[in-house]
This record gives sequence, structure tokens and C-alpha cells, in this order.
Amino acid sequence: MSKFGCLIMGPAGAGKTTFCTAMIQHLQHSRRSCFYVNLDPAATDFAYQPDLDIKDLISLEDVMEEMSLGPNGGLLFCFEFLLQNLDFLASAIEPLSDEYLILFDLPGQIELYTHVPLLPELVKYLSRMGPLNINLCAAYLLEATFVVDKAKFFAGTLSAMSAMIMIELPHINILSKMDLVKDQVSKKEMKRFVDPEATLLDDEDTGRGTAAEYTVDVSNPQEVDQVMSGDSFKRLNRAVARLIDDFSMVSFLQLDVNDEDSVGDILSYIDDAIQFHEAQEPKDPREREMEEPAWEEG
Ligand SMILES: Nc1nc2c(ncn2[C@@H]2O[C@H](COP(=O)(O)OP(=O)(O)OP(=O)(O)O)[C@@H](O)[C@H]2O)c(=O)[nH]1
Repeated sequence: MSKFGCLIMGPAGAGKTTFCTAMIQHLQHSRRSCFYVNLDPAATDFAYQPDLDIKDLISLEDVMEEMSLGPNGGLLFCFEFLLQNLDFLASAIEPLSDEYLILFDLPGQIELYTHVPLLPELVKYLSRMGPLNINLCAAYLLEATFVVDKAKFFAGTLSAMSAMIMIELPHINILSKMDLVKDQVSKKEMKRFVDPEATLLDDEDTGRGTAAEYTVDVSNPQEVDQVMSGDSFKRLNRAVARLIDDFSMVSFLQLDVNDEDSVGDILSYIDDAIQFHEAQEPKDPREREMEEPAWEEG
């Protein structure tokens, strides 16, 4: 029997736990079953107590103290420990029926989504490729306040793309905290970011960045200014924007956690991505027989 779940990912403070809370409330209102898994070994404040909490296996505070590690090293240690103790997940998740939506609330450390291979390993275990056989998708949250700063928006978009490529799951990108920008950004301007296009960084006012094709004396403000506003920097911006455009993979849904319809819309996308409703439909007994081979004696 399949199970269904969604990994809630994104940088620190993007609103992952708040989104999980809104989603749990919405699922409850819709009389649907939800299983909430906290995988952030540092998280403490929850509106809904997790049904399964990594802190019951290992806590970041203990690791930092006992192993003399910092928060990032400590987090990676906790994830390695989780991967060595996957029964912790299996014993709680295996008994769940296909009516449950399992929400995995992940930590915000960006290295988990970029270059460290721990998350792909966990995904492999949880997903249909692994023993837990969960129809999984990923929801990557990025703060909508980034929209008012194009460079941050593109940095965030690239991190979303990196996560998307690394974990190879059906992927939904979400601009969270829409309530904070509704009054600042016009609908037309927002549309350009929700479905970003290659010309987005072409505007004259981009005015920041880090890379150039030649060496810059960073102690010389004039030289730095020249590079930032120069042709090579603009070409770099355009190349990055085109890369995102060419992949045609990055577009965003807008989330306002205070608006039930907005949460419901995102749930519909998640349901579609994991084909939740198809599994709930009553099946033709002949179809079921084909899926579940009869027990052969001997
Ligand atoms: N105004 C507003 N604030 C929000 C929203 N979502 C989250 N916040 C606030 O943003 C802060 C971070 O929210 P969290 O839900 O803890 O974010 P997170 O991504 O789980 O954070 P980490 O666990 O640290 O990675 C909190 O102070 C929330 O109250 C939102 O939709 N609107």
C-alpha cells in the first residue's frame, strides 16, 4: 500500500513550521488525516506537537555540547545519526494508511539542500524507491519579502533549483509570507517573479553581485562599482536568469497562511503532485487483484 507525504523545505525562517501548522489546520477542517514529522533537531516551538520528533532520537543541543560542534556541524551529525537509525522513522510511519498526508518539517540549513548528500539518501529511503514507499513531493519555501530585492530573489531561486535537482522529486516552489508584501508589490510586478523570465535581471537598477570576469581590487570602491554596473556583470546576470528560464522549472505559488483558500490551493498542488486522490478512489476488484499478486503457497 502506498503512503503519501510532502517534504517542507527552505532556508531558515522561510516559514516552514508556520506553513505546516496552517496545513494541519486545513487538513483537520477538511476531515483529512495528517501525520506531522519534525526533522529539525533544534526546533522547539510548535503550535501542533509533532506526531514524530527527531528530538526524541537526538537533539542538536546535546550534540553541540557533547561533540563540541557548532550548529551546522551539529545538524549534519544529527542527520547522519538519523540515517543510521532509520527504524526510528519506519516504526512510526509503516503502520500509517494511505489516507494520511505525512508532513516532514525540515531544518533550514542551506547546506542540506545544496551539496551535502544526506537529504538525497533520506529521500531515497522514504520515497517509492525505498522501503517506506511514500509517494513524496517537495515543497520549497522562499520568503516573498525577497521579491523586493531581485538579487536575493535570484539567489533564493537558485537554491530552490539546486534542491530540486538534488532530490529529484516532484517539486513545488512557494513564496511564503505573502501578507508581508501584498501592499508593497503590485500584482503585475509579482507576476514577473511568480513565473520568472530571463529579462527580469536586465533592469538598470539591479546594482549588486559578486562575480566578474576579471580580477577586482575590492579595496578600491570605484573599481568595484565599475564592475557591478559593467557589461560583464550584466551578462552574468542575464546568463543566470536565462539558465533559470531555460530549465522552465522554477515558478512559484503564493502562500498567505492567514488565507484558508491560499493554503487549500497549495494543498491541491501537493495532492496532484503525489496523486493522492487517485489512491482514494474505490478500485475495480480486478484491478486490485492485478496490483496485489495472490499469495502462492509452497
Ligand atoms: N507575517 C508572517 N510571518 C510569518 C509567516 N510565516 C512565518 N512567519 C514568521 O516567520 C518566523 C519564522 O517562521 P517559521 O515558521 O519558524 O520558519 P521556519 O522556516 O520553520 O524556520 P526554521 O525552523 O528556523 O528554519 C516566525 O517568527 C513566524 O511567525 C507568514 O506567512 N506571515
